[in-house]
Amino acid sequence: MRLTAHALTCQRGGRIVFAGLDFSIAAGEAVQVTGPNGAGKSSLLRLVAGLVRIESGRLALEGGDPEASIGEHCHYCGHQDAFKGSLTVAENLAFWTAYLGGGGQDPQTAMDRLGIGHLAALPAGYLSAGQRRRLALARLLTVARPVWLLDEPTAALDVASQKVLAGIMAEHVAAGGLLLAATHGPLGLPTRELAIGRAT
Ligand SMILES: Nc1ncnc2c1ncn2[C@@H]1O[C@H](COP(=O)(O)OP(=O)(O)OP(=O)(O)O)[C@@H](O)[C@H]1O
Repeated sequence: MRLTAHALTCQRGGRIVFAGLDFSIAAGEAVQVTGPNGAGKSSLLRLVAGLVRIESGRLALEGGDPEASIGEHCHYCGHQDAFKGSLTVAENLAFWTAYLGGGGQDPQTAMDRLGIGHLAALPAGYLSAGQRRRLALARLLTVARPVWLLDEPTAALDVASQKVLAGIMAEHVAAGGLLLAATHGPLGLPTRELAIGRAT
């Protein structure tokens, strides 16, 4: 599988955020999108996920399911966690796992891996910022998708959880997955850098 962008241009709010962006990510590769605030890192991930329109240029995914969109091959973990505060941690994960098609690990195994297994019965509204982030990341394990788009995935995570996440990302890449992560800091695994844009 390979994700290729050719002369990709992104416009938001009537302004060009980045233009003429070329890159290629192969199966088993981890790419770190870097750039100053406002450079368009989040916009790029949202664009690949199909949540922002491509202004011009081309994005292609070779080797995927021809019946599915590129976005349907992707896990997109952005800044906002769409959880219902009154539902428990387990219920929120069950909802997203079913909604996104499942096919991955058992939810309890995923919660245990991310260190939130003991919080399964707690309403998600009571979670700390780091615990919410870990719940958001649990769907990476419960739903099998080849392309992971992670926006500042280590935000709010303590050092131990950052290491757990690094292990999860490394396993995904070792299994032939693709990873595109926007971050200002190290991810804890070998990555190639894709530096974009200028602050706007
Ligand atoms: N919905 C929107 N409407 C208009 N402009 C937007 C919208 N979303 C983002 N932008 C603008 O697009 C530009 C790129 O934003 P983006 O969030 O992609 O940057 P970033 O590189 O991820 O920044 P940061 O490092 O601060 O997270 C910014 O100038 C931002 O103001």
